[in-house]
Amino acid sequence: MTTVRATGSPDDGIAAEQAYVSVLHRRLDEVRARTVARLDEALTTVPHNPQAVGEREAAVELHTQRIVALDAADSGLCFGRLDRHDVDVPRYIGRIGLFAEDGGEEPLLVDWRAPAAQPFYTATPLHDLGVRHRRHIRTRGRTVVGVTDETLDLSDPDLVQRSGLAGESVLLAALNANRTGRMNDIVRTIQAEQDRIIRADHRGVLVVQGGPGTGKTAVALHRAAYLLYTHRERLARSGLLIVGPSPTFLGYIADVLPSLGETGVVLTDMGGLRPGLQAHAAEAPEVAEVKGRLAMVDVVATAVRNRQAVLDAPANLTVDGTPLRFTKADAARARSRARAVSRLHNEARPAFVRAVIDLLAGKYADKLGANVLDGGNLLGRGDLAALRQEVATEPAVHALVERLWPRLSAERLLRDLFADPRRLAAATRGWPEADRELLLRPASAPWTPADVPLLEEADELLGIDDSAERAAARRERQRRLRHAQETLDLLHGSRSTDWETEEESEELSAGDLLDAEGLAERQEVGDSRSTAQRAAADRTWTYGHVIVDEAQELSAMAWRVLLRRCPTRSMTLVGDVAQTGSAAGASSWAEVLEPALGPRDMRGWRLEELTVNYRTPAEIMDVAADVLAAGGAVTSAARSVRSTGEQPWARAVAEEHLVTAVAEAAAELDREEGTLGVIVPRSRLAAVTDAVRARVPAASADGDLTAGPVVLTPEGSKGLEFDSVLVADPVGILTEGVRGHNDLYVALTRATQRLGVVHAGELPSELKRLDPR
Ligand SMILES: Nc1ncnc2c1ncn2[C@@H]1O[C@H](COP(=O)(O)OP(=O)(O)OP(=O)(O)O)[C@@H](O)[C@H]1O
Repeated sequence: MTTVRATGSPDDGIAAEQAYVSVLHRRLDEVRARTVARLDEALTTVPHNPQAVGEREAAVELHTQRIVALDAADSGLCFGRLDRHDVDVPRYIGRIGLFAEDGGEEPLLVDWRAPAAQPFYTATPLHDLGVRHRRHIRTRGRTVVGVTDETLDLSDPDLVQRSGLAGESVLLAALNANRTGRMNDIVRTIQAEQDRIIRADHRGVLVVQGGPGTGKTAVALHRAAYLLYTHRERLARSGLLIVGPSPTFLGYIADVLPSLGETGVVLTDMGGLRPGLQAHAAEAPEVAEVKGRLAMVDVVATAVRNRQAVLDAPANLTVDGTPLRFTKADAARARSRARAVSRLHNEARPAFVRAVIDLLAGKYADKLGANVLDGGNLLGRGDLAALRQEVATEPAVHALVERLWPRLSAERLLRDLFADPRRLAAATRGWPEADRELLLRPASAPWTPADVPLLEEADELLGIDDSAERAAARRERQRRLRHAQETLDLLHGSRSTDWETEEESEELSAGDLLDAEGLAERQEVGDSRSTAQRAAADRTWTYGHVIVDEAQELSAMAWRVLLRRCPTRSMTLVGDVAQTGSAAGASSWAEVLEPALGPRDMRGWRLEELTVNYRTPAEIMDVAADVLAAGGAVTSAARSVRSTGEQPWARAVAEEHLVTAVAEAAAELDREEGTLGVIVPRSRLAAVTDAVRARVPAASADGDLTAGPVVLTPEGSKGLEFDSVLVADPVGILTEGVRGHNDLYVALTRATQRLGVVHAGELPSELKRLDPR
């Protein structure tokens, strides 16, 4: 319980703080001007060798990032001040750290992520952490427009018991503000329970469970910024990955990290995780569920093995007019030789090709030798090599290899598997027919998010036959070595051997310092892409930390991929098992995490909870809690931090008028301030979208939440929020979803201000609190 009182005249505070904030901005300008000058210098340096090119790129990247962070800090640079018991100098808290030119002991401004800033978020009268007084400073541009004071001194007679929220009035002002369709940072008003999670140890898997609106997404993003600040060097090398539920969600959160001065993270949803692929097609939830089962590991493995075929009947080939017979036993022998070499399919293919060529060349030699010498074979080594060459270039041999051990991409493997009932049956022996049928689809079907873990799994088993690339790289290296040697020879040749002076004889030439190897290495062009760019383009990249939002939705197969991407298990998973919509998702954290990570708290994973709902007003949360309970949830809904006095309502209409009535209600709500989300069962998405767009032309067509009202399914609305929410056909949502009550719960809790429901027929009893309209 925090104890708060307003102190002093706010105007005194504003004037005093304005003077200090102006000093901070002047300092920010100086630091920025210096960094810009350094960037200019780096850009105008002409690098004379490849190593210098790399150094220049690194300097340019460093200064650019610093300038981006300084620019981002300009707005709301300083937002807090702490006065401490035994120190006279106040401590100012802001978006970045700033030191005076002469580098005084106390920084001019402490970065909110630094340990010294933590009491701003966590000090209470009972645990004041040395703080006697906390001030929240509000600015517009560079102007201080308000201050809010809290005293934490228990002996102060003016103390008033309040809500337990730090900076309550500042927090409530932020929560009541209209939304823009883009998430904001919460750096000024992080609450103590959130701060604890943001700063938690980076090691191990941290699961953050919290009801709707408890700030899980906000906390996850601020944790990313905190980790990048605290472990900058390590994460600059290894990268940080954030996985969210949908591209719309990624657009919604895209501004938060840049506003905190951090840009070097990879943000993706499961559909975008595989480099070069956008797998965003929709599919039935029951199909996604089957694809998400761990049993698919065996299916993919069997599918790969089944492509290492044997023959049904001997193959007859002709090499340069000589008929050769490749028997079933030959095929089996070649296959076992290749399987003995490596477990990865494509990497073992050259061994298979060698085995086939050996067998055929042997047969070819026998025939030719026999033809020449009536039984005895006197072909020499050179002849045999020539025969192997002939066999190797024979198109019929290539066709045979392609049939028996094809070079496979993950995409080809899965396309062929899902489009061919026989292949599918062979890879899913023992499966119920109904499950198998769910996987069947045409080869031309577009990729879906649930395909991504399967493609990744396939890649793990297929590997890459990069023998051609490696041979090319070897040749290129030889060429560079030769070139380097020629360069050194030239340098040596041009050096006079008749030393004029002693000094001259002691001058070192390039040839003395470098050998050809070293020079060749220096000529290799460095990779100038940032860590995030390199990580996003590399499916084998392992990240220093992985953050997953709406983690409850992930299937067992998706977990497998993400854990592979983070072998150190430094992960933050945020979600709410009461909001799980997908059949493949989690109904308890232990259920999903134990198989992969072992038991909770036994070095496997640890759980933290968030308990306060900052988004949804109490009036709406009461309705949502009934829906949650009716769905049989074991968790309770989070406590709302505020109420609006506005009662959520329900409008009953005839079924044939439902779509038009929804469009009409959307138009009404659109006249209110702020954003509007219309949430509908999947089966009504197209019809309602058309009707709303006809009635409200500004309605967004592409999920851009800043453009105007959007129409979404409950699944598509995950993680988002709107000032007004209109739910259409709640019974449709309840019955269509695999976990219908969870879907309706998600839909209702997207509202920050007001909620309306339009329905045909009886209103379900769990919505009885809604005011009829
Ligand atoms: N400490 C805070 N100060 C200001 N705003 C906050 C704070 N915590 C959360 N919020 C705001 O509350 C809203 C809900 O936060 P967020 O989306 O992170 O919740 P969530 O737990 O991820 O919700 P859901 O599970 O429903 O998607 C956001 O607008 C966020 O900015």
